[in-house]
Amino acid sequence: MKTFQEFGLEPKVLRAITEMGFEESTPIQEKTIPLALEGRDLIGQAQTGTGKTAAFGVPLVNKIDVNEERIVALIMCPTRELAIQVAEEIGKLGRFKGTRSLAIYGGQDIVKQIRGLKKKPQIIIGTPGRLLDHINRKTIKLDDVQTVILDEADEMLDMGFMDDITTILSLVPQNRQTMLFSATMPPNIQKLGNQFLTNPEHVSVIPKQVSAPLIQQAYIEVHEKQKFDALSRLLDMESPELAIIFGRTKRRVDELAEALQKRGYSAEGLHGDLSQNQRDNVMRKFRDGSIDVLVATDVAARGLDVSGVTHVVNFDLPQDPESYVHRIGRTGRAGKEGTAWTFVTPRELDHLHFIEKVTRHKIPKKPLPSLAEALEGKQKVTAERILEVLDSETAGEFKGMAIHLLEQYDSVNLLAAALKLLTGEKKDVTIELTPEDPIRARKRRPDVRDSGRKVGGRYGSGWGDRRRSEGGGGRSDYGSRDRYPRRDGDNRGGGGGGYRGGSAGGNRDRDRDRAPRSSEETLV
Ligand SMILES: Nc1ncnc2c1ncn2[C@@H]1O[C@H](COP(=O)(O)OP(=O)(O)OP(=O)(O)O)[C@@H](O)[C@H]1O
Ligand SMILES: [Mg+2]
Repeated sequence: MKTFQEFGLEPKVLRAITEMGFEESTPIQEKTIPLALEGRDLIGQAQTGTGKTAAFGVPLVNKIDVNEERIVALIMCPTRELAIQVAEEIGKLGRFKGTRSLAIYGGQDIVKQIRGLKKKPQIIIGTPGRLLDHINRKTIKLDDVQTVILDEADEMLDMGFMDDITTILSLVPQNRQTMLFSATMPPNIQKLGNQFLTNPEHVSVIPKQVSAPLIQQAYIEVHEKQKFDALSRLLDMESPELAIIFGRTKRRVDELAEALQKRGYSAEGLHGDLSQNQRDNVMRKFRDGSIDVLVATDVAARGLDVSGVTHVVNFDLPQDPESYVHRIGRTGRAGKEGTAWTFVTPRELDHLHFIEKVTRHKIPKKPLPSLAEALEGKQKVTAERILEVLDSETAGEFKGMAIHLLEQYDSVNLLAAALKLLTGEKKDVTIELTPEDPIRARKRRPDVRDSGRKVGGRYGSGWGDRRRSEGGGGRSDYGSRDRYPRRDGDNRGGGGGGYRGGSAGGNRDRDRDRAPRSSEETLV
């Protein structure tokens, strides 16, 4: 791999990269940075956790003129959490050079954002809904934008942001540089590419399988009613450093987070109906390790980079193969290993096989861990905790009592009692989750938008072809409108953050949570 020195970057940008701990470029960075520096339009595809953010961030920050007082670059992201995270990385990259960047997303106080805009940022990182609100209020002007980046471009389409993106891009000068990035490039992305990019270079560093190679994947066949016990056993058996559990609906996430708390796990939920303050708090706690289980809808499936996530659990099978790839990609990032389990009910096995085919990866079946395995896992953690104290030699003041006890009792019995006490017993609470309908492979209707179009080849390693030929479960069963009901007007201005008045709250970018698959399913 190339070092960053070889790209001819400015010393201040290089220094920032070094401070971030990056030594060599990743494959996607090696391929896209030189092209992006040349000003080429790009479609970049690489596995989750392989540094796509810096792949566009480095050349972008390098080319910004710090004396510029206008917005010259725009990065669009599908969710608020991702916009915040990308803004942070751009901020780090531009730290020594002194570039100014600002995150603009729904749910945050718009007045605060306007104050930020007065500081004349050169780079805006935003979610489409709130960006449009600012454009309408004339607090953001795009006339001078020279670079546009769509991170997770396919997801923004899937969420029904096409119209918003079209509107936004119609306000950006034509002779700009445009780049799209994602780990997945489903067929409909071509539409975006054709419409918004000029003679783009397709850069794909996806080898045989689309999911990241460092993730140990497995599925466990369970009945809906066994899922919660299966989850607790897995958590006990493996004691993840940090884990993300994906549920299908907001209701599911709420119930699951509460159930885990009742059983004594340190868990919280994340979904689009929480206020932005709540969302920020949950993410902060997860990032700093004050909670170790994040239960989330697909709002957390894309792009989020939290170091130390060792496990991902698909408590409910995802609807799309893309969602599977992105969800499990929250672990196994930046060269680290990770584990991903997927719960599959017997009726969902077909859909699992569909996901396997599209992602070109056979997911091995694992048995449900036994109670004994779960207990053993927990005991191991307790033992490790004891040994850590032993190593740190901080238990001096307990020695007197230890000697005293050892004079009277058997050492094995004593230690076993201490282990039992420290391991703790599962709180005895009955958990009843509202059952979710199984996800099943569906017949795809012929998709007029896709017909006659060439996909595959250099375009995403045949992923698109595959999907189409499988004839099941693809996303065009539903117009994006049906699946992700747009809530224009609904909730606008809500979501906390102190924004008052006007019709421009922009809560559309909260809608990442899965839309109902059946009329009975509640999404509230
Ligand atoms: N050259 C590098 N060397 C070491 N670490 C890197 C390098 N580039 C990026 N990283 C780190 O790798 C992690 C993943 O990067 P990033 O979030 O950009 O991945 P991604 O490809 O966008 O993944 P996703 O598809 O999930 O969005 C981050 O923590 C980032 O700091
Ligand atoms: Mg990313």
